[in-house]
Amino acid sequence: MAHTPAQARTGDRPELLVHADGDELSAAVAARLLMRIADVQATRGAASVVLTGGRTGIGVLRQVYDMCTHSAVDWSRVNVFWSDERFVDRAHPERNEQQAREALLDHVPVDPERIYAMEASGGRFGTDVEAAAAAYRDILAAHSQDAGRPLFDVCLLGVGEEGHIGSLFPHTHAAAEWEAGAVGVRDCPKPPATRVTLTLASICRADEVWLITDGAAKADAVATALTTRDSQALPAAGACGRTRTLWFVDEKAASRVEHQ
Ligand SMILES: O=C(O)[C@H](O)[C@@H](O)[C@H](O)[C@H](O)COP(=O)(O)O
Repeated sequence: MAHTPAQARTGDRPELLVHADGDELSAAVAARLLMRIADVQATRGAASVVLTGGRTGIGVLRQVYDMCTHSAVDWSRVNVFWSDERFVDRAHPERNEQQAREALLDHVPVDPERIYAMEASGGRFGTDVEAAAAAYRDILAAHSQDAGRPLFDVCLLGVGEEGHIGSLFPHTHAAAEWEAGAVGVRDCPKPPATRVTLTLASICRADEVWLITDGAAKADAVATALTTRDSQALPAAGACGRTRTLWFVDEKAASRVEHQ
């Protein structure tokens, strides 16, 4: 079962948005993200966004940067979180925070106090990834508002060929965690092996979850995620926003979805 909501959520019905190719896809996601942030800011003041790692997630951030000059987004009122982090040194090029900074965050006037990066290896917890995950749980708890409000406004997620999201891989403890909002991962099949990740418990507290992927290699994961609720076998299937779950894919990634 994907999760146990107290009541039916509209986000339990994923919507599929198919674009011609990866470039069109990331441009569409970037434009929509800028609009969504501006809309949230207009009604609630600040917006909270979860960034993700990988080619697709960072590609979207580059597009956001290219497009943001004329947007209504007030960067000083954007709270930035991460779906997961590679537990490497802070300046390591593989670190998701580092890549997001290079692609976008270093070039827009984000309030440094609102950048909620996951701890790096060699930082205040040394190599203790569990302590780093616990520190992120504290950040999430401090950011939590009343139960009626979502934890995040938009949660971006890339998708792996076997259906992983963040650092939640099929048939792992992390993917089965529905209590703690963030956990450490030590044996991640995608290098680097040690990571910190949000769990489905916190991802599903987003108002909108946006899964973004392209290419034929992702076609099976996309088709299966849209037809199963088994988040242990396919973690992406468990990622549902409270209000919306949007799958942004290109034609190749959508090629095995029936009744598009
Ligand atoms: O840090 C990471 O590696 C990610 O957060 C991971 O979950 C990524 O989003 C997917 O593996 C998709 O990656 P691609 O977009 O490169 O396929």
